[in-house]
Amino acid sequence: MASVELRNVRKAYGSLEVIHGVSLSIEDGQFIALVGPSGCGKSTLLRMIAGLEEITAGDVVIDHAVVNDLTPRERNIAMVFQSYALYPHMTVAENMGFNLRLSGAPKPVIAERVNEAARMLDLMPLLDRKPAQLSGGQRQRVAMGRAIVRNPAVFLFDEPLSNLDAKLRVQMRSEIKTLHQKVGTTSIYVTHDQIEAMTLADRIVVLNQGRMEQEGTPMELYKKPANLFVAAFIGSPAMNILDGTVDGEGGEPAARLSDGTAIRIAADRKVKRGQAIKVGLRPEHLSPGVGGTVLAGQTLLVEPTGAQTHVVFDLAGQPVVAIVDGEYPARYGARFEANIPAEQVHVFDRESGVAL
Ligand SMILES: Nc1ncnc2c1ncn2[C@@H]1O[C@H](COP(=O)(O)OP(=O)(O)OP(=O)(O)O)[C@@H](O)[C@H]1O
Repeated sequence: MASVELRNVRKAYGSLEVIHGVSLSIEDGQFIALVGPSGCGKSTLLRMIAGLEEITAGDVVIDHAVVNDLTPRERNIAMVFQSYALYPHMTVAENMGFNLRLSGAPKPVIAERVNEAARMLDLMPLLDRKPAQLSGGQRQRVAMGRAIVRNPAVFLFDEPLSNLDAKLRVQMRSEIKTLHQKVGTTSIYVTHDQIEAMTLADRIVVLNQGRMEQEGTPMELYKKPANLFVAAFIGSPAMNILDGTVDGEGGEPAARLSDGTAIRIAADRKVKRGQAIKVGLRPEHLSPGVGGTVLAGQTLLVEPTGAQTHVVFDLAGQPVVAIVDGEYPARYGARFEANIPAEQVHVFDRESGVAL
């Protein structure tokens, strides 16, 4: 196991810079998720850590040593891709032991390590099969087994679950988490799926256009997004975002919407009267009858999901999503009322997008 550090890492393709100086420190044994929309530079960053992509400037440090000039093999990392990259003519056991065989490990050692990983991943009954005789989830598990067998200092995952169907993705997600809890190897996991990042990681790094927007624990990012980008990215369904203006006196500030609705905001928010803001309301914090500001409007859409129902209602001319109990009698066209406590109302400067 090892710590990983990025020191002002940059990447340019010709004159086009795609990573603009990222610094990050990952402790030994931590599980970090790099998240962000398509094209933000997640894979490029991961490939630079792996040694598959040259670093234009800055340092990658693994276990306190600068590894910029080391080959991927010399970095002692294992990478798990979305395309499993298994050899079709080899059995599961041969695939898993392949790297050890290349490095000249003795046969009994290979067999022992393969068996140990196979037990951990429930692959024992499949060791003699070829990849074509496996399901997608089983193939992904073999790809992980191949990584574990090498006993690397760091695991790098590049969207490993994106080729699986929704149900299997959830199952494999739990398996990866359980595995990390058992083995404890430092892991860096790239995904565009914020739920995967939230459920798996100790810490999340949100990237946007080659820059770090914020990093912190999943709950820090959820509760205190530093700006509108992170606020909109973390949370599902996404946070409702409306235009407003700061109103109210002294200790009782409020956000006034275009239709005159005033939403109380917490007194410790650094807002100025008259300031143009964006108001952020998480769907799960809009609950009927819990106190705080009452928000009301016509119901535009009702989507039951079982335990909960998503209600879309009109607020100041904008559709706003609220999550209510599945038993709640929501009805299309009816008036819907929800409350939001002041401390759950997020406010951002409208121009800069910075949280206030
Ligand atoms: N060989 C290349 N030459 C020029 N630009 C590149 C090259 N490879 C990647 N890029 C650009 O670098 C940026 C980051 O790409 P990267 O693949 O790291 O994004 P990503 O966040 O992993 O996206 P995705 O989720 O779609 O895989 C993109 O704008 C991409 O177009």
